[in-house]
Amino acid sequence: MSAAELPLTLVDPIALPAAPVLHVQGLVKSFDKREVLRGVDWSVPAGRVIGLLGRNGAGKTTLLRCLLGLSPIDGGQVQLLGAPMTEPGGERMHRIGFVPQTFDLFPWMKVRAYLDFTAAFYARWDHALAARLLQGWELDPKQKIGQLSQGQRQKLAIVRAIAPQPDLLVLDEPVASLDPQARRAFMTELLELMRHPGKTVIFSTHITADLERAGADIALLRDGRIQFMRPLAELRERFVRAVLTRAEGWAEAPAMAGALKATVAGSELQMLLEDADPAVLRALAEQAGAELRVETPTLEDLFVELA
Ligand SMILES: Nc1ncnc2c1ncn2[C@@H]1O[C@H](COP(=O)(O)OP(=O)(O)OP(=O)(O)O)[C@@H](O)[C@H]1O
Repeated sequence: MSAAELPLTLVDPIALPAAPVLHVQGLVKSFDKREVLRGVDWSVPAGRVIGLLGRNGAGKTTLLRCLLGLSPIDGGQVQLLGAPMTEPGGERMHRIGFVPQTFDLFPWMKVRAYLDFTAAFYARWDHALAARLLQGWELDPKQKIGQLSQGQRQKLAIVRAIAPQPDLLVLDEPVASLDPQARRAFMTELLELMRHPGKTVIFSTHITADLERAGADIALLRDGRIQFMRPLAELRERFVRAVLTRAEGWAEAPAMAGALKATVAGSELQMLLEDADPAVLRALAEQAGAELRVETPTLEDLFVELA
């Protein structure tokens, strides 16, 4: 079964309590008549870390930019912090931090001058935090932005987004250029920020280990829609991989309720199952004369299978 044929049980843009931080309905966005977002429905409650997953080109950057009003939308509605995104909202925008995928603003400005300039726009700018991060991440305040490496620019973009103490922090692949130490330090800062009640973080990434570390809720963007958003622990509970082995191999995968994907390799049949009944699985193995092994897939495994 291909990913595009996944059963409808997974197509579950979840409904959440009133007044979410972000509420999206029927968001449509095309480039040159090619629909990238095909009616995104998505609600994000306050106080969560959300990992936005999707394959290259799935539309993660496009979605994040549309949500923040940085890219015009072709249809649908976006409510951000309780008001339509299209409404002017200077104060509201102060409560949002954004780390874009690429950061090439003000190459002639020095790091310190850039941060001082930016701080002036924010009532809640945390100077001590900015200074600590600059020092901890070894950013030279006197260096020009244009002379920073890609990773250093990403660090600066993160400092710039976190220092105003945003209520909603949106990050588009924030760790792509960071070395492992910086990635860890970044995740620590993120979790620190989340200790304050009501803060929400949405970040797109391909590094599933970071999402596991943050105990994030996982939102999967595929085929132009959010297919589901679930806490990681729930994903772990609900999905299993059953491996059935028998000497004569498998002509085809047997039918099984909850099977999302089946792969045959020699004597082994691997099935990714949602809400599998262990008794039914054991009966299937017995009937087929196969040995049964049940594994918990990692988030990366799940992503590879579902995205
Ligand atoms: N300005 C643009 N003009 C035309 N097409 C665009 C533009 N921006 C994005 N696209 C297309 O929209 C699709 C989604 O791109 P997007 O960058 O949102 O994907 P993504 O999920 O962030 O990918 P990645 O994981 O590789 O960063 C791609 O097919 C891309 O070519």
